[in-house]
Amino acid sequence: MSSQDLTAFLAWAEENEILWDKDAIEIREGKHGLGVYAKKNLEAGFEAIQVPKSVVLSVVSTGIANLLEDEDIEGYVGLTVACMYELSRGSESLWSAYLNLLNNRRPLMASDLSAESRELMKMSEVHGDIETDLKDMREDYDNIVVPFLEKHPEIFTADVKAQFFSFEDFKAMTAQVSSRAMDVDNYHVSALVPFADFVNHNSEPNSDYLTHEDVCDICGAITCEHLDEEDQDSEDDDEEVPDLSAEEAASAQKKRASKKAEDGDEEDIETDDENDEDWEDEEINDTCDIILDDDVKKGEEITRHYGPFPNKIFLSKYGFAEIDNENDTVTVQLEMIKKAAVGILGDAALVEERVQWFLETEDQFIGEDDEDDEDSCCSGEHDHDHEHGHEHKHEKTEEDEAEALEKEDFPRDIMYMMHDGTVDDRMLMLLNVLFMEGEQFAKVKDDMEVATEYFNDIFLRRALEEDFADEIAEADSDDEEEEKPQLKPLDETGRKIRKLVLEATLQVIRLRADAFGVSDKTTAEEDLAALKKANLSGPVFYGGVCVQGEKQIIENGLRVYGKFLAEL
Ligand SMILES: C[S@@+](CC[C@H](N)C(=O)[O-])C[C@H]1O[C@@H](n2cnc3c(N)ncnc32)[C@H](O)[C@@H]1O
Repeated sequence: MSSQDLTAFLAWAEENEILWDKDAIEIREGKHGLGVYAKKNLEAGFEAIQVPKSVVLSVVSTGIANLLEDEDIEGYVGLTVACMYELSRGSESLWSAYLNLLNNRRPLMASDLSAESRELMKMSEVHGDIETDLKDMREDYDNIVVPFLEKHPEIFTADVKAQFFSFEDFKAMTAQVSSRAMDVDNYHVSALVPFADFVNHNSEPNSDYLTHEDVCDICGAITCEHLDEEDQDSEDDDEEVPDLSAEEAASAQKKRASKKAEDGDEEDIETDDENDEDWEDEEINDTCDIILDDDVKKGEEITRHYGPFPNKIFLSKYGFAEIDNENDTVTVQLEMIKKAAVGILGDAALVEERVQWFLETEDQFIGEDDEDDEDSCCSGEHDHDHEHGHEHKHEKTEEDEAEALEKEDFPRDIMYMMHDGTVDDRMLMLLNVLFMEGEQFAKVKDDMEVATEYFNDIFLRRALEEDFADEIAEADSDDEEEEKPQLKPLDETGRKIRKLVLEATLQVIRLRADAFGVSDKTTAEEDLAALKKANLSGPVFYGGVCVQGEKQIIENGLRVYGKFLAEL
């Protein structure tokens, strides 16, 4: 990157009304590429950056918004093609200064590494994720991008395609989009937010990214004539909320998109409507903001948290991973649990019957909140393609909701070990179902109340065991009358089941370690010390962090469950 690129970007940012105090913060090179730094002591609450949504680069603000919409190209592919198109327009594009800066400093991702370097990550789940990313990218390019380009030869001429739209160009822009896109709102969905996207990640951040997410999905405004109409219509009990015609919606969207792309001038947007409605004023303040959570000293970096991702997602999405990442996980295949259970019980038919019952019934035991947590698209346990945004583009019917739920369903055959080595609720429940006595299983099967009580007891025991007791006590501390949770001592049957559950858990963890060739010749701590000494950098180093982190989780699990078993 030349310093002229940054200077040109800053001039562009100023022209386009991105707000920052030049005496207070600056963008400069740091240990993670460009970052945002304090030039003087700043206090918590300080609004460091305000980016008007008129300069957000998204599938609806690009000059080819209508073409992408016609072809139903959305999600990361849509945004990547939009960015490639804007880059190909050179100085004609609203975003040329911004894209020039990015183009000359492409982030190095794990998918850029040679197959040989990627092999080094085989002991981590990230290896499979990266191979999948590469395969998906190729398929998306061949099956979506190429046909789209061919459909519009007047825009994507042979020269333009050769210069800007090769597979390598697509891969490079995918890296930018994957590592920079931020959730904006239900209109822009996931988009590039110039300037705010120079804030690097920290697990203990000092700032937060805030924006108004709930906007009109037709025109993107916080309040507008479409929402007014909707409000008006919803007041009428007998009538359904009428959809604006597709034409009307498209024209509103086009009008706004082209306004943003051409001039980004809020005043012009207001003069489009003859009626002087109050919604027009509010639109002006619709920005994407970086606001300090803590005081920041002169010279310190302003950072935010990118999300509670495990390392495999961090590496494939952003090209880095965190040492001792508290959101890291290790996945366990259902097959491993079945194998361990059959090994202990010697009855494959019983194991199969109980697994099937569990899979068919488990949703009834998971409260709605838990379900939201587990399935929430941004909780990290999924591919980083945030395609879900398009669900917000129209009024949802019940059918849509059901379809969306089905689509976002989590993989039933995968369970998780957490950073501290403990297994997730699903695995704990399943193991108890597998090892409970036949009589107990019959009762649980027959009566949901019995089942719920049984599992509640298991979770409470686990919570207390894992030192969550303090948390529970704190939550109750306002109410002195309330009793602290008490556990019934385990009877002989209870102890026998618990022993089997703990033994099976340890076996599953060992099976998982073997499946990825995780060796116990060295400890995870020793591996980390060796990794730090190895003088590696970029995705190769971070791939090593993924491998080491997963080994640490496995070690933690063996220690925790080994201890519980010994104490039984
Ligand atoms: C949204 S951009 C942030 C700005 C970026 N540093 C730049 O030079 O444009 C995200 C990228 O910054 C880098 N990055 C951010 N936080 C990091 C961290 N904590 N450790 C390592 N790299 C980081 C990674 O390359 C990541 O893909």
